[in-house]
Amino acid sequence: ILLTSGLVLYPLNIPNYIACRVIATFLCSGEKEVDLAVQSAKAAFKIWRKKSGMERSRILLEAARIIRERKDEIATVETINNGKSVFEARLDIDTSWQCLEYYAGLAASMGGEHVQLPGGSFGYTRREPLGVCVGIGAWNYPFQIASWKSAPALACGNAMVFKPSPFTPVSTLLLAEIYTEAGVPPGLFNVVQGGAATGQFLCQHRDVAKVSFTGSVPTGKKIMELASKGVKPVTLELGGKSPLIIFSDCDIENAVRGAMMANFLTQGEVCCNGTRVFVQREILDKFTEEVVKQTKKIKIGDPLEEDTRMGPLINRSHLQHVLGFIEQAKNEGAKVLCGGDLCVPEDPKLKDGYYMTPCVLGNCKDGMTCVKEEIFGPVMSILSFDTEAEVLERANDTNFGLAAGVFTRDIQRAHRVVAELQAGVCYINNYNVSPVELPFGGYKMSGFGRENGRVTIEYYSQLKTICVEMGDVESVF
Ligand SMILES: NC(=O)C1=CN([C@@H]2O[C@H](COP(=O)(O)OP(=O)(O)OC[C@H]3O[C@@H](n4cnc5c(N)ncnc54)[C@H](O)[C@@H]3O)[C@@H](O)[C@H]2O)C=CC1
Ligand SMILES: NCCCC(=O)O
Repeated sequence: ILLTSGLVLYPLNIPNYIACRVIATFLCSGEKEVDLAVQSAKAAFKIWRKKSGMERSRILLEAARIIRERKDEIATVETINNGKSVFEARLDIDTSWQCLEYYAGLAASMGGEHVQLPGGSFGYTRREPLGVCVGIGAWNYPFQIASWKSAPALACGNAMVFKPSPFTPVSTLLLAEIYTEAGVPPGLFNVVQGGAATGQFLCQHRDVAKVSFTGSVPTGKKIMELASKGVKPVTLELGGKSPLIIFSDCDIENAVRGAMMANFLTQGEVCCNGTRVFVQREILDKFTEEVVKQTKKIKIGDPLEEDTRMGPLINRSHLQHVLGFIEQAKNEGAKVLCGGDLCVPEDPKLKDGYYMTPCVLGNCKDGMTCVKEEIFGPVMSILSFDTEAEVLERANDTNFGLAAGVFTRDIQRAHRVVAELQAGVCYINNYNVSPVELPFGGYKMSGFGRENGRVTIEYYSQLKTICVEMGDVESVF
């Protein structure tokens, strides 16, 4: 299945169901391979940067069309790659081709401005690409992350070398294959495989102009430090511990659905999840009862089956890490209202899978570890509150600032509350929808820079100012 626009190493034997077994073996790219990938991207950049926006747009639209056409196949590979349900993987593939279409639409209208100066002189600006950009991805949305980074990068005239997480190396190769088929110059979108060392080689490379990273806060700090040595701009999409505030005047059915969306997509392994669910005391019991009822109904199993809604976690150590948080929560006084256990599906082929039952924790308090730290698993913590002022202060009392949500029927309160929330992405009466037209990114330690939306053009381009003299030079000497 693999044919790419640049340098890759080939996986072996992809099976057609999910079990705990090796699905692909890769060699990690070392310094030499990283250099080859960057050099081939650099050569492609020389061709690509000269193309008009319309020409780039046409190729991106063709790539979007191919992704749409191959959606089911890519979603199946993503499910095998990551473990998320195929139902959800298809939604990821949708936001991927939509992202390419969106930036194809912007490519042709990118430009600078003309400014009149005294005496007939004038100036103008050109919006120019940066060069070879690096994308480094996390394992939770492999194909989507690669698309969200490469689409704006390529639309602006850049080349990209992308490194997926070593836990999910496969699906990004399909994106490279599709870009090639759509007509990008060979090497424009290169994939290298590997872990931290490969990532470091990329960030340090002298011919790399920018790094866009999605992953954890500790790695984000290291990448920022490496990039700073070459004064390279970075985009950091990091972790979160986002609040979801449910006021008693909300539509409770929608609020319950919102809380489920905020916590259990992709086995809870989502950076913007609203895992601190603050519920106004008057509706705490009713809300909790309904959330627990819905959580117990989530179908866990083979993620390739159409009705499965929760697959296995990414790997054994992460599963143990998540279960460890639940143990600690119990020790600190939280009450497990449902789930939180290892789960062995009945299907014998799944018996070694990294499954757990989705968990709702009640009686949570602000100081508990489960409320303070990112768990990155299917664990919802419910907290009660009384007043708007109180909940705002508690919601903002975190070093993270990726997302936040509010459910209320009071439109004035909704806008007043989101204006005070310290988060880059806020939802009113919904959660975890990702329209590509809207910017996505964090405040505080959740990172900076944005993906999606018009603004991302600014993160993948630079402005050149040209000052044109129409008269004589008036020298001060
Ligand atoms: N804000 C956002 O959009 C998202 C944030 N995340 C965050 O990512 C974390 C989970 O993802 P992980 O893959 O475990 O994160 P991670 O930080 O361990 O790894 C992310 C990527 O960085 C690479 N890497 C690791 N060390 C590196 C180094 N020293 N230099 C260069 N590259 C290096 C890894 O190989 C991987 O490709 C969670 O904290 C989550 O919140 C995940 C998805 C989206
Ligand atoms: N679809 C939202 C992406 C969030 C994440 O990458 O974790």
